[in-house]
Amino acid sequence: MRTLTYSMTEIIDGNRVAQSIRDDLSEAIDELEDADVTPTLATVLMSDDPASETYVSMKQDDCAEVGIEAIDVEIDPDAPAEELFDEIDRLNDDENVNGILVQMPVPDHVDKQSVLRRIDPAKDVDGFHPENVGRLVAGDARYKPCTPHGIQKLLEDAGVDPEGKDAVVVGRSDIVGKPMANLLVQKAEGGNATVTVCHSRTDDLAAKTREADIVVAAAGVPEMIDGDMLTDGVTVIDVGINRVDADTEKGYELVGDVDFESAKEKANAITPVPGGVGPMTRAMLLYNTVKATGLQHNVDVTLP
Ligand SMILES: Nc1nc2c(c(=O)[nH]1)N[C@@H](CN(C=O)c1ccc(C(=O)N[C@@H](CCC(=O)O)C(=O)O)cc1)CN2
Repeated sequence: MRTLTYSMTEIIDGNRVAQSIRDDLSEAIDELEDADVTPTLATVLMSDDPASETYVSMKQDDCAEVGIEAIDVEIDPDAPAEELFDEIDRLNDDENVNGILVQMPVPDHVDKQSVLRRIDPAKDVDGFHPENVGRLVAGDARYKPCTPHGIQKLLEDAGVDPEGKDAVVVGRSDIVGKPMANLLVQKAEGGNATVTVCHSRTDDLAAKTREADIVVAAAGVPEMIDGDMLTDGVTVIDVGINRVDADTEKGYELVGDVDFESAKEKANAITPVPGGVGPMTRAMLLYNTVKATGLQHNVDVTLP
């Protein structure tokens, strides 16, 4: 059941949509089990950042829930980069491993591009390897990056078709902004929008966001977009998950890139933080892992 506020703004419930994706993946996982294959994801964490540790632990729990085998690899953040590369090589060579995810960000002394290039593109369930990025841009995606793919699913669930709409993506990261813009502009279902990508050097951001039918906020700046920057009836997707100090049990609270209360007054639909995009990022990782397993074993799996 969708939640509606008094002003009829739809609060898009990412936890509900993610749960339905996890439930719907069971058919594909059964098909793989019938072929004697258990999908297996290796998560690699080279960080002691508490948020990264939380995300990896949640990913492991999600795998357990749906019947994906999870391998948990942890590397000392102070270790030389070679240790991470050797681990990736070992996972690439392991026939039982279908998907490899290196949690980002990696430490400063590790070159991120070298990490992404090292992962076997067939096992790159994040979709960050240049081969997979190229395929996405060419309109022949193998693994869509999890956050933008999850956002496409949220828009679909909310009945928002980007076709013909003006979409503004705020942020140009490799993980969210760039692939999101690409997916929204693609000549394909969930795309066909007119897309503007804004970033830290954009002149008069508010003028751009006010023109938008869909705003995807992925700049990593707490509450940088408020209701004054939006037009009535806009759909707002908030990708920001910022930990800000607060007088709570954990000592922080999670805040999006959007000022939820003022933006809700303008929006026809909006994602909350937490409980919006985050759970979808994790659900689409499971999706990509199941897809990877099917491709590697020539099993034609039924994906949601
Ligand atoms: N290798 C990758 N690294 C990172 C990715 C990625 O897609 N692949 N994305 C982000 C972070 N991220 C995934 O790892 C991620 C962020 C948030 C959530 C999530 O479930 N958030 C919850 C709140 C969780 C909490 O209590 O802190 C929510 O929004 O409801 C999952 C995954 C950077 N790195």
